[in-house]
Amino acid sequence: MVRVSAVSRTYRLGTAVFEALRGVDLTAHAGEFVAIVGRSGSGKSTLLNLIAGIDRPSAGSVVVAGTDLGQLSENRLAAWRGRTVGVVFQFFQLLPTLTVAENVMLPMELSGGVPGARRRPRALELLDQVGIAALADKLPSTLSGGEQQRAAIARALANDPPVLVADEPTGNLDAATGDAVLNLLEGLAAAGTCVLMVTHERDIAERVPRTVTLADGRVAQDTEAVPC
Ligand SMILES: Nc1ncnc2c1ncn2[C@@H]1O[C@H](COP(=O)(O)OP(=O)(O)OP(=O)(O)O)[C@@H](O)[C@H]1O
Repeated sequence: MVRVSAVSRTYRLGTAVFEALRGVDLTAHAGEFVAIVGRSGSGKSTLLNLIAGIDRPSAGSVVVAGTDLGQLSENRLAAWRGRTVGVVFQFFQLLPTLTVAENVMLPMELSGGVPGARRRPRALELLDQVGIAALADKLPSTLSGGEQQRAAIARALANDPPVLVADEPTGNLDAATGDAVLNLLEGLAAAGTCVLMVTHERDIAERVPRTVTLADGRVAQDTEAVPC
């Protein structure tokens, strides 16, 4: 479902060149739940952004759900992203002036992938799936952090993406709420979604079946790697 091959990402700051990722290989399948861990600055978010098509590599290839992202123009990449990858952030990033249900409907409208009459029913189904259907018509600011993250996960699932990437989704939540969000992500993987999650929380990473550790822009350890 996700194949990252020999990927590097270089940032140029004036004359200085900084390599955030250096020759990363990573494959993840449908139904797999992968935690990406490593010290601050090791390249975790950079890698996730490349898989989500938010950013492009300086070298190497990223193939997601059979599409080589390097072959897509900016416009096609944006359209592809909306349909194929759900993204969850640490600080939820819900639009404050839209209700929870409207936030979940927005990606359906942008992609055009869900007919108009189906959007609200689908949003309500997704909100039910994440346990907050009763909050559908509230504004995000009236929800707790855990409820906002559930809403953000429902929004990420709006177009039924085969891949979900989550950057520190529990980083802004207390332990019990973080646990509940992790349960949700586990359930999605069990239902066939390929879930890739960046986390710096050891107890969260320990619950995930596979852990990929980045160090200085390289894969230092992959608990699934087959020994030679
Ligand atoms: N737009 C950018 N311009 C220049 N350098 C950048 C840019 N984005 C990231 N970097 C650098 O690339 C390196 C990797 O950043 P990245 O955000 O991927 O790390 P991370 O492992 O997710 O860190 P953290 O755990 O602190 O979020 C860091 O040294 C960062 O400063």
